[in-house]
Amino acid sequence: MSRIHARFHLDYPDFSLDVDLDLPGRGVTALFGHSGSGKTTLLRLIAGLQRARAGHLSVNGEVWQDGETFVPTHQRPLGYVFQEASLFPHLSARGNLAYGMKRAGDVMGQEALAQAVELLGISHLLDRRPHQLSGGERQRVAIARALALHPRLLLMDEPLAALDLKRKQEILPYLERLHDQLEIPMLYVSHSPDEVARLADTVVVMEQGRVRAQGPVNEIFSQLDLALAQAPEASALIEGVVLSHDDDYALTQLEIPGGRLSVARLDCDIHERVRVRIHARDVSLALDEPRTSSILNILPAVILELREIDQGQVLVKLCPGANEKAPFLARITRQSRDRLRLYEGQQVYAQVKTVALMD
Ligand SMILES: Nc1ncnc2c1ncn2[C@@H]1O[C@H](COP(=O)(O)OP(=O)(O)OP(=O)(O)O)[C@@H](O)[C@H]1O
Repeated sequence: MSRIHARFHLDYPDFSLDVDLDLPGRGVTALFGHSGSGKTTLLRLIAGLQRARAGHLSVNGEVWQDGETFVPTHQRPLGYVFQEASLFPHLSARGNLAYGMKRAGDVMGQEALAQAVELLGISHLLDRRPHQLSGGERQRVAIARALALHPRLLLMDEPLAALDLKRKQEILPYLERLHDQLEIPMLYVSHSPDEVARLADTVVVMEQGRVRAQGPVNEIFSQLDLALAQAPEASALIEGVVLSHDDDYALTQLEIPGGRLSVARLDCDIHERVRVRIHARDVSLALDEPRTSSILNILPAVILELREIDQGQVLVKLCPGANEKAPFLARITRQSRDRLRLYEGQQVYAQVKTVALMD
């Protein structure tokens, strides 16, 4: 089976890293955690840029490190994309792509290069020098350069961190395309719950050099004791199936585990699978079924868990129709919790103000 197994122990004077990870060999795994939790160190260990005293690394059946073996970085078939695109300023985008391939001695790369250029939408930028590109465009060239080497693993260390919001929004659709079309696994370091929600299949939460939690993105997002659920932009990711369209009201009905949701008319076929995102701040709770609300989505749900977080706020984990497969979150005030006397196991009505489509 295709897996990535990474076990490392490393000691710095003021920091130690100790991880034992078994990750899917396909799709995007996000490494999420506070600054200094060890995400970059882990990526560098996987790239072979750092050597752990004790370690084992195998990527889809190939051993890159164990007791006897240590494949040096330049012989590992991987692509590495950093926060800032490190392009040569005197070469055009085309020259930068060609230089990377020449260095890797890649003779079969023309096809991979053409594919990477297509995937990142940079064919019209190839004759420009780095200073004639925006930050987001430079980063797209850097990603294409990594892909043109035909890697078997793509490592990305906060590739959007140096970009402003507008540039981030520009480049995210390209990363989503990579997610959909790349056959190789991608490890993606990020601080941003939004990026993780849009790109990741699996999430590893790092804390002080250890793995605090690991699992499918929707499970990790709804774990109330983790930073992702407690962040202001906390949300749940739910898989739905298109049930019907109502052209009169320009609405589409989705079936989700335990309930139904109405969303603005989607251009999708009946039975098509879609992923939606519900922000915790967009969900409010009522004890009786609200009959006079303008909110379209009112779901009977059961409270699974309540947790007080800071600033007088309480997170509530709910499952629609008592189906625990698709939990979502509500963020309410402590005062509301006390006024409604909410408790675990209680039946409530969740009013969902906004449902965003993910793909
Ligand atoms: N070469 C080194 N020598 C000593 N300590 C180091 C070295 N590299 C990193 N560290 C320490 O290891 C810890 C983890 O650093 P790392 O860069 O992996 O964190 P991170 O989670 O990627 O942080 P950020 O999100 O800020 O990039 C930090 O405390 C850092 O100071």
